[in-house]
Amino acid sequence: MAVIALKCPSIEVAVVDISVPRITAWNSEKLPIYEPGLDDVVKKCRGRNLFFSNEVEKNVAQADIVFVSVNTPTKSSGLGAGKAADLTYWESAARMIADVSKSSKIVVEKSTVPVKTAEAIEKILTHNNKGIEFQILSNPEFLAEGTAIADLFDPDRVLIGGREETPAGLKAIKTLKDIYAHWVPQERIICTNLWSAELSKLAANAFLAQRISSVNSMSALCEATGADVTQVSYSVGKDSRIGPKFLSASVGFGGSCFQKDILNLVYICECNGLPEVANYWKQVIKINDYQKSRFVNRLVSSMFNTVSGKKIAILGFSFKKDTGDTRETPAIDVCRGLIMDRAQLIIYDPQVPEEQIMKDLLMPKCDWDQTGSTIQIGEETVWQSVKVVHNAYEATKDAHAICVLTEWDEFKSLDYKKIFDNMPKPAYVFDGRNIVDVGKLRQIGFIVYSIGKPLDPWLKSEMPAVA
Ligand SMILES: NC(=O)C1=CN([C@@H]2O[C@H](COP(=O)(O)OP(=O)(O)OC[C@H]3O[C@@H](n4cnc5c(N)ncnc54)[C@H](O)[C@@H]3O)[C@@H](O)[C@H]2O)C=CC1
Ligand SMILES: O=C(O)[C@H]1O[C@H](OP(=O)(O)OP(=O)(O)OC[C@H]2O[C@@H](n3ccc(=O)[nH]c3=O)[C@H](O)[C@@H]2O)[C@H](O)[C@@H](O)[C@@H]1O
Repeated sequence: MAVIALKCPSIEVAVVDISVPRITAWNSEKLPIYEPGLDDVVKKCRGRNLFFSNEVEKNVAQADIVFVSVNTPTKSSGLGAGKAADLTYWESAARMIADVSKSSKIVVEKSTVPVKTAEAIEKILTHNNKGIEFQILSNPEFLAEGTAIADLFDPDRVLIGGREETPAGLKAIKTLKDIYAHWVPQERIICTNLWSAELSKLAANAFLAQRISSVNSMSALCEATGADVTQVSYSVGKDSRIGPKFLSASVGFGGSCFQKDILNLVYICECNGLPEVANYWKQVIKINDYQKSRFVNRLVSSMFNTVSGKKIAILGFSFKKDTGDTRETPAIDVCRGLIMDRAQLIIYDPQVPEEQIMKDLLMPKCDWDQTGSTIQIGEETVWQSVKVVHNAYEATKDAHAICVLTEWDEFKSLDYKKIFDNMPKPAYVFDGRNIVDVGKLRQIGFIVYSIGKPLDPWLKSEMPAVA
């Protein structure tokens, strides 16, 4: 919305939220999220044509277009628990729009929603008996965190789905298209029917996550055979039909959307009587869970099968670099796995505050959660096992091993010789993001494990090829 305000000075954008602390932060000097470039955009427009407010109903009543971007998490109980999207927030937003509107509006689905949600929303909005006309559009968002501003300034495509079969539907599509046309070339604005737009978003996230699970599955085979996953991804990605992006092996994908959206897709397939299709996509998540537990097993087995009482430095907690977001970060499962094995963790992340890290590690796992760490860990154990510090040197001092769990640039250029000198021997590095210089670290004296890379001779003798 800030980018729309920046690119379309003639449009007034009011961002409304029921959360008072969030809106207060959006109106303050310190925005509630860390996102490179966002501060600049907000500061340029705030108070001009971009406003943040808790007066949800008043602003909705006055708007011509309402973008609904509320959260759509996975249902945690009841029918479809653990898979279906929880549309409670969406439904209550739609009811509120129906209640407060006095003029016709375009309602835009910005949140990621199950295919056919627009049909339900239409029913809620059109049963208002007020003679007001609502047009529903699906305009899914494809930005990635950490690169959100660049993605929005120069999107691969903008997708708008609407009722192409009616003149009013076509008019609404054109209205939204004209907004994006302020800065997005026409040929990159794709217009489709509602269901194609809704499903394309789920499909795009599923395809992206599938690439990561594919390369991660190869990383296990690389370790077993002596192939190097970086060389394999490079060679595979050189095929122009496959392409080079999104082929970096890792400790697993995280973020608030990939898992939730695939689970949602799986549920939709099951509801449509397509169990084979559902099982196909489920596998993407299973490999992701396998990759996280494989990493923990590698670590424990290479340290003589026990990390009990050993200090492990965790470098990085966010789900990717350049964001402070920890939703579904693989670090949660890896840390919980290590705590289960009674390790002492010293965690450092450049953007994630201590309260957030502790909140994530203390959060009880839901029964339906498929990850390896479903066993509940007592709160006291977490408090006793975790310390959060403010820099990488403090985290690694006296640590038996270092785990790199987020690919923050600063972890590439640390003084690893200094770090090595401050660690008991043998000193280990477990790189879950393939960012350290393995050769250089081995020369210093570290035993290094890097996902999908030929194994350190020490590791080969200490553990089976595939843990
Ligand atoms: N985070 C991301 O990078 C992307 C998110 N999405 C989708 O966007 C949607 C939102 O995601 P996030 O922003 O990450 O979620 P979020 O949970 O950070 O934000 C949702 C906001 O909606 C507010 N809210 C809930 N009900 C409301 C209501 N009735 N009226 C007013 N405000 C209400 C909440 O207070 C919260 O601030 C999800 O469907 C997600 O899948 C899509 C693409 C990228
Ligand atoms: O719907 C959404 O929320 C968004 O989800 C992802 O964006 P995001 O989760 O912010 O970040 P990504 O860059 O996709 O990374 C997701 C996870 O995959 C991991 N990843 C990514 C790429 C790769 O090659 N390997 C890999 O392990 C990242 O480290 C991270 O944990 C999609 O990339 C966006 O297009 C989409 O809009």
